Amino acid sequence: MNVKVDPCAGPGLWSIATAFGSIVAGSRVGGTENVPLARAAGRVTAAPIRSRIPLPRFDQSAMDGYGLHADDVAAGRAGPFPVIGAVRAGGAAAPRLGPGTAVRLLTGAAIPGGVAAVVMEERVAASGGAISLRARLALGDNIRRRGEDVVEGSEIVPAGTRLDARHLGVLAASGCAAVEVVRKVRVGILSTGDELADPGEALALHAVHDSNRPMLIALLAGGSGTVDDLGRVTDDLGRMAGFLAEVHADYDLIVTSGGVSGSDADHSVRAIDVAGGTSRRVALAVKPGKPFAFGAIGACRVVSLPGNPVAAMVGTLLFARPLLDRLSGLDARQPEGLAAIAASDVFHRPGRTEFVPAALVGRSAQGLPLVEKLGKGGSARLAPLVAADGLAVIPADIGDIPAGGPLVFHPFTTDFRL
Ligand SMILES: Nc1nc2c(c(=O)[nH]1)N[C@H]1C(S)=C(S)[C@@H](COP(=O)(O)OP(=O)(O)OC[C@H]3O[C@@H](n4cnc5c(N)ncnc54)[C@H](O)[C@@H]3O)O[C@H]1N2
Ligand code: MOO
Repeated sequence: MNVKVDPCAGPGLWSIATAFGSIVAGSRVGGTENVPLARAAGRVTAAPIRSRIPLPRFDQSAMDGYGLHADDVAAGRAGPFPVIGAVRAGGAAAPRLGPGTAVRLLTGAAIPGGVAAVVMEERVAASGGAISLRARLALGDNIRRRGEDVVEGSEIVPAGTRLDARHLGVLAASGCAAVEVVRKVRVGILSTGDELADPGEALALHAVHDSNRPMLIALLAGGSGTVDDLGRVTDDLGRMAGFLAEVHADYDLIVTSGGVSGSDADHSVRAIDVAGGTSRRVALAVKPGKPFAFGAIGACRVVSLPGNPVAAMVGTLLFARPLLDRLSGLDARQPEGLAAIAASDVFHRPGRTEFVPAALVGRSAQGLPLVEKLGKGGSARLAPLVAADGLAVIPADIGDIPAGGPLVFHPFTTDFRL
């Protein structure tokens, strides 16, 4: 039988792993800045952050209740215990407690000397200014110990961490008002092509809207980079080279789309050479997203993506964004994806690893996510992405996947931060 293979595949294609290793290489950009905690979300820590104080800072009550003396708790006495004082969160600590008495403590109150456990108020009977226990109490019950969460001087956030709400919480708790973060990576996005017009502009006969620029700007925007819209250049080698020569010094990374596949109208790669840099054109075993180039002009890295919109998106998710992460000081890794099951037959010609928009439609009998391919595939069909929950992956070396067959699924949210 004649097995149909991918017509765009052939010898010399780079696997994703090989490409990732070469493209996503280099060290973080130089320079750090000190930013107030309120503006630190999304930024990447430049150095480990330690807490100067223990958390909690002092022994404190975990409940609204009553503190009892160690002797009474150890002996299992039930009372009645006269209540000799009260402490609330932030209030001055009561005097040392003696055996046979109790102290009223609210949640967060400092534990007075002598108190060895706190009984919840629901577990006591109160009468005439005294309480009696209605349940057993053990030493240490309902007391948060000094330093049990964070030991004084210990590392609370490692270097190279993208700060999110979790980190901001512990940093604030430890009194950290500002953090030293890697400076923002300066990214520029450029489209190429005579046929392009911006949305809202009049379309000449056979012109198309530039959909890549807004999409790539959104994909690369985020806490750890500033993204500039560099507009469009026409298919003119001299113009493109001149533009890159003029702007590259203001950027750490320029991402272009279009003009990379090497026809007589494709200048994206040669323009980098003419602008004084170097670039390497490679054919990736990726569908969509085969033509690709990467290089640099001076200290500015340049990634040249294919023009087809889905190919540009896949190239950004797989390589350009991990490179931005790397330049930001993050540990950029290829997402592993989830083991999943095809909900219906998926047609695939061996040769390139294919990424298709797919929706989560349930769980298989084994409890794995069931995913349904959306649309007909192809590198110029954007609409199926809207209803998709992620990208399903069909490896380069296999053919069709029948319904019920295994595949890997990358959720947009977790694997691609969309
Ligand atoms: N003979 C061959 N032709 C093509 C091959 C091949 O191997 N041999 N590869 C195909 C593949 S795969 C891709 S992907 C594209 C990549 O081409 P280029 O990177 O050179 O991109 P262009 O030719 O400039 O454009 C391709 C396509 O995308 C549209 N485009 C470009 N920029 C934008 C934009 N900013 N927004 C929206 N659409 C854009 C453009 O109009 C074209 O339709 O080459 C195949 N051809
Ligand atoms: O790589 Mo192309 O992206 O198959 O269209």
